[in-house]
Amino acid sequence: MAPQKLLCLPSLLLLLLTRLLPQADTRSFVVDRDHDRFLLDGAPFRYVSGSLHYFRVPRVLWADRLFKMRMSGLNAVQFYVPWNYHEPEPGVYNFNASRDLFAFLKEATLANLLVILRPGPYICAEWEMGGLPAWLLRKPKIRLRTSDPDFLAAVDSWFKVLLPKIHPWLYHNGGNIISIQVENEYGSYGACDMSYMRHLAGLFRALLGDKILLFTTDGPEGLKCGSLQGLYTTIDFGPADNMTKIFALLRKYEPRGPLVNSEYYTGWLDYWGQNHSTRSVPAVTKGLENMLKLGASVNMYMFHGGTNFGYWNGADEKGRFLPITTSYDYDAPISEAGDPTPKLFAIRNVISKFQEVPLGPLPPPSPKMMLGPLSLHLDGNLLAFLDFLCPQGPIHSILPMTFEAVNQDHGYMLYRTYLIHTVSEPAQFWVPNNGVHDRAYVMVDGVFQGVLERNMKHNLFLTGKKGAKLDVLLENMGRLSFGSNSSDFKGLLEPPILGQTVLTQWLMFPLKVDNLVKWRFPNQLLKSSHPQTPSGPTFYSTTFPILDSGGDTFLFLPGWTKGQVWINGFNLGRYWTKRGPQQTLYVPRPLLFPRGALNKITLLELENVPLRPQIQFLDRPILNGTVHKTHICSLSAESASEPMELSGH
Ligand SMILES: CCCCNC(=S)N1C[C@H](O)[C@@H](O)[C@@H](O)[C@H]1CO
Repeated sequence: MAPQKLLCLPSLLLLLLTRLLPQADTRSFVVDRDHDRFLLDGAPFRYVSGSLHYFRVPRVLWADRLFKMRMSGLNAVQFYVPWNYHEPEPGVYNFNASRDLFAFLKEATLANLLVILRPGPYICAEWEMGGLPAWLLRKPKIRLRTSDPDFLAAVDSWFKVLLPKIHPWLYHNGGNIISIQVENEYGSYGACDMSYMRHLAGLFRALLGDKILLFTTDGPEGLKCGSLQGLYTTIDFGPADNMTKIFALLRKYEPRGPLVNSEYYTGWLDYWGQNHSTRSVPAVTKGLENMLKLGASVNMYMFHGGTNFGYWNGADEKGRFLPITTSYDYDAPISEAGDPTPKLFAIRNVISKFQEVPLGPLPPPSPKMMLGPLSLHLDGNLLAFLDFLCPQGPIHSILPMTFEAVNQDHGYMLYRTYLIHTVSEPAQFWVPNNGVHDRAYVMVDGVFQGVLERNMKHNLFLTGKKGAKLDVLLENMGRLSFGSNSSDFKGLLEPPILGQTVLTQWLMFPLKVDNLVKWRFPNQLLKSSHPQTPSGPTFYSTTFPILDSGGDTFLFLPGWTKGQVWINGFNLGRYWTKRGPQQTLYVPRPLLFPRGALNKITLLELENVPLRPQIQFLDRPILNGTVHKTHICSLSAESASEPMELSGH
């Protein structure tokens, strides 16, 4: 065929295709109020979706998890966008590597999954400060999640960066985002500031146009203050809730249109010191089937939970401060290690009664690896590395300053003062108004004295000579992600009291522990420090090769108390073996170097190490270990009232 004939063929083909394939200008996702359903490109559509948080999964594993979700019969994936994950400092943005939201959107497209996006600005999610950046609290009087001008200015600045990037990904623009949530369960917050919600709705419309479906999500008790005219109202509830009653309540806000449960709980979150949470397969599948029979669109929260790596876990306030565990397994259909569970197959079976599920098997569980026991060597007490941990030197203040006041968002800060007179008889050391946020490891002249803990442990008894160094290492256990209208400042919120003396003249050392571990691996500093007796905050480390091709594994720290772990410089998260219920930390195989290379593991043990400082890697997780029930002490340090046993979850 002559070249010019050849040339015209593709254009003919193209012309034909453009007639067949939906084009950006004919792509649509709308609410059909006449028939109580969604329409996708004009055809009736119901989404069966699952939540997966890209910020809890290493990027290299995104495709695997999304593929498994598609093979489970889902046609959509729902996820939040944590503001604090992408704007670490005001005006500084990070969309790289495992924070590349747009790479995740592309992976969802490749997995043939539509997207339900929830950019907040507040997201809850058991995530640090519910996704809000801690630097907002550098204005201590800011009123979060309200029309406070300082808060709105920061929100506007963030969304003016994020939402224009989202715009091309909207379904009618050729992307895969079919709907976008405004705020998150605002009705549960209590501020009920409708000018704030109207501001957000206006901002989303201005930056995303008028075609995209905007919606809200609230629990049954939150619909009044969480819903807003012009935003489609959806609800969330779990298997044990009364679906008929709750959907009837929803109909008061959305008399017509599809019923939507935006968070159908397939499991639940875990707190340190509380029993491991599960939801039974029959309960989850029964509720799902009942909703699908009604024609409702459902998003299962979580379908894959993942992990709170680093310092990213949040906390709840239910009578007291309850930090979320490092594992966000959530007893979800896909386990933290990415393995299909019986719950997944049961859900897939239910979905198959209502719509096509992809043929073919789910991938088998990933290979798992056991290693060890491995002995760790002592690198030195944390105080031995102070120059490297705080190279810029301490900040001096008469009264202690918060993490936020010294621009330290996460992790640890050392507070130091000197005794102005000798304390020869044990004197009570405490911080008024429950002012330890959240755990304090106390040392006198480098000797570990014990721990103070928010809500839990309010006093210690100390002695010391005049001029002795009193060091208080403060651990930020993660800011409240739910349950409080007040800002969760971290650090020593009040000057501590020793005996009858209010301690003043403090040095604050914001600690860059991750930098030390990453760049000046502690055991390279041994020459410059002589490990003292291993008590209190202390670094341990070792190196190890993996055997053959290796696999996912679960770090087990028998006999260790509480601390932080890094593998090859990656902050794996917190461990709290003594308190439980989580006893192992998930170690994804991609974090480990292949056979022949040496891997490095570093622990910062905050309290006490086992007689034999060993660790193991198991081939299975332990998430429901014995819980060392945490007792709640009276708030006033003086009274020694009998602690109350905390009820289970
Ligand atoms: C103990 C209640 C914690 C509040 N959170 C609730 S109800 N949830 C709703 C919230 O929207 C979601 O982000 C998650 O936080 C989920 C619990 O996993």
